[in-house]
Order: sequence, then C-alpha cells, then structure tokens
Amino acid sequence: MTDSPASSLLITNIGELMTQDPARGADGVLRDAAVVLEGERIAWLGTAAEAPAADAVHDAGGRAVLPGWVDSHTHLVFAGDRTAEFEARMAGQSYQAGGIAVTVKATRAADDYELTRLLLARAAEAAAGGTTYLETKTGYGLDVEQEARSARIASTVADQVTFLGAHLVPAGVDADAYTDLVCGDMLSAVRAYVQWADVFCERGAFTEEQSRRVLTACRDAGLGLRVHGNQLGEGPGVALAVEFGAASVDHVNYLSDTDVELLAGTWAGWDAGAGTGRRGTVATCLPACDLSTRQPLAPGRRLLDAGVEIALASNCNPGTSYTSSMNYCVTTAVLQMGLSVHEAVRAATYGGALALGVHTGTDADGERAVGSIAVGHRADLHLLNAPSATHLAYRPGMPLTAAVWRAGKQVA
Ligand SMILES: N=CN[C@@H](CCC(=O)O)C(=O)O
Ligand SMILES: [Zn+2]
Repeated sequence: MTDSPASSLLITNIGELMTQDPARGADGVLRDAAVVLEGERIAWLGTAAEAPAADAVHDAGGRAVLPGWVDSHTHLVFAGDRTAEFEARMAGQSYQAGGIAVTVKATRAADDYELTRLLLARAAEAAAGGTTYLETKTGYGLDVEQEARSARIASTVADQVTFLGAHLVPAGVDADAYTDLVCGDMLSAVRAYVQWADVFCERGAFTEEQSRRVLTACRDAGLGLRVHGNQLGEGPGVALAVEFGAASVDHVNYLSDTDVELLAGTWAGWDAGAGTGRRGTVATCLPACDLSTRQPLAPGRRLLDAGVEIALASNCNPGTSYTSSMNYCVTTAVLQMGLSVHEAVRAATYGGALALGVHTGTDADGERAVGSIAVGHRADLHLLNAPSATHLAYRPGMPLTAAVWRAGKQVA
C-alpha cells in the first residue's frame, strides 16, 4: 500500500540511516534515526528521539534507509528480445557489438505507443527495485527520425537522457558517412530532448577518430559527454574520455596502468572526503553486464585505491545486461569486486549522482541534488527489509526493498 501524498512525512525508528552525505564524514551513518520529508525535499534528519512532528508518520521498524539508487547508465528505449543471443553466449560465444542490430530492427518496428509502454514498464520495474533517479539512452534507432523519436520518448520518462546515435554503424552504411550524420542532422534532431552524448568507442563499433568527431560535435552543441569504453579490450576509450573532460567513462573492464593514472589525474582537485573541489571523470562499473557477457569484472577496487570516483549502474539493455536491479549490482560489487558495503552503496547512489552531475546544489531547472540524504536534497529514499545495508551482500538475491520514496512520493 502507498501513502497518500502528505505535506510532511516523518519516517522514524530507522535502525541505520546511511546518508552517503560526504559532509557527514567517511561513515555518514546515523543510528536510531528519523527523516522528515516535506513535499519533494528532505526537510530534517537526526535522531528519532529529537524528531519534529509531521502530518504523517511511517514507522521503519528498526530497518535501514539508504538514498534511492541513482542508475546512471541504462538503455531502456527498445523493443524485442535477445534471448537467443544470450543462450548462445552461455554456450560459449563471445559478445559482439553487432547484436545491437537485432534490437534496432525490433525498435524501429514498434509504434510510439508500444515503445512508450515498454519504457514505462521498465522504469516502473526499476523504481520497484529502489531506483529513484534514472538516466537512459537512445541508440536503437540509428537514423535521424528514429533517434529523435527515441530521445523524445525517453525524455518523457527518464530524469536524464543521453544521445547514443554512435552506438553501431548500421549495416550497409559507410562508417564515416554515418559518423557525419550523427554529428550533423541526427544531433540537431535530438538536441532538444537530451542532456548528454555518448559514443561506443570499441572494436566493431566506433574508432578513436570517429569517436573524437562525435565527442567534438556534441560538446560544441553544448551537451555533456560520456563514453562507452574499454569494455571488450584495452583501447582509446578512457584516454578520450579524459581528454574531453567527460563526466563518465563506462564499462572500464580492461584498463592499462596508464588508463588508471589518467582517470586518477582527473580527480587531483577533488576532496572525496568532503565532496568538494573539481569533479573528474567517473569510472562507471557495470557488474551485471560483466557477468552476463562473461567479461572480467571492472576493477572497482583498483580504481578506488587509485583515487578514482566510481559509480555502479545496471546498464539495463536487452543485449548485455537485461536487469535494472541495482540491489544485484551492489551485491556483486561487494562479493566479487572487493568493495565494502559502504563503498558499493556510495557508488550506486552518490557515485551515480556524480556521474550525472546531480550530486550537489541545484541545476538550471531547479532540480535538487540526489544520491545522498541531506536537508534540501530531493526526498529519494530506499527502505530495506533489513536492519542494515550489509544485508544486501549477506542475503544475496533476497527481496530486500521494502519501500521507496521518489521526490517525496511513495512509489513502491
Ligand atoms: N556496449 C554497448 N552498448 C550496450 C549493449 C547494447 C546491446 O548489446 O544491445 C552496453 O552498454 O553493453
Ligand atoms: Zn551501455
């Protein structure tokens, strides 16, 4: 059952409130805590004994509350299914970028109503799993009209939208001519609907030179930049992302020492403890994708130890990662990537917000910071069916999401 919207809501009797607010120091955890939501924002937090009165009360029953997940990398605007490709992969075939074409065909064939319905269902599934802030991408249209349609539909559902016309060169099309199209008419057609641009810089997708052209054109058009890089082997993706000052480079499975040094260099002016200073390029790790493609897990531990800020995201898409479960990503990061629970939750909340530039302050639209629990931030909260966040790793696969508030409204 969902609460009806109240002007203020006190969530009290919280056993562990993991704020992920850097201003509270390395731990940022409050015990026996309470939070007051007022409209869309967090109005107060502190110990339950000191909580002010509110219009309504929700008893957390001693359970844990975290910031809602910030899923900073998804591809949710698609139709069709790639089960056969997944089965072939489980039987030993390797992932090839060319599989994207199967989804492009199905997506082009779906009408607006169907594509919107599918996207809404996926966004609802993500919210039910604790995701309160969602980025999604185009990239299954791959012509001017279809990319613009994907961007328009995505913008009606997702919090932020990324233009990924440079996902794959369609069969039978000259790669350089297609790159020109991405940088020209396609970019103009999507521009009104997107905040970011991305390029799949990988063998079988876009070369370094083509990626550079896409990033230059999109930067000149005023878009923030992100890169799909170093997913299937070492390559120029990370270096390009750093050169262009991209907000994030995603996948990062195969990193040279130089790649790690380059990423770490972007964070030289950042105080991770305080969450202040000059933001660098986030390394976004996608563990569900790594498992589904049987790639080595991204070296999250190595990146953190080098001083790189990381994010965890689902990469929900029909080819390499058909799940939006951020609980699963966090579980995997702890059990298999060597992150502590606190580090994994941070990467899936504050880290995602950093990767999308919404970790602090307000943006031009007056949107509030997400990914951490602090006064004035958007009231995005995830109540676990467990006394602590540790249970996400301790009880893998269990249904631990008890309730979710997005912008102050209970959505699960
Ligand atoms: N790597 C490129 N793009 C997606 C996969 C897209 C697909 O295979 O449909 C990814 O992030 O894994
Ligand atoms: Zn992706």
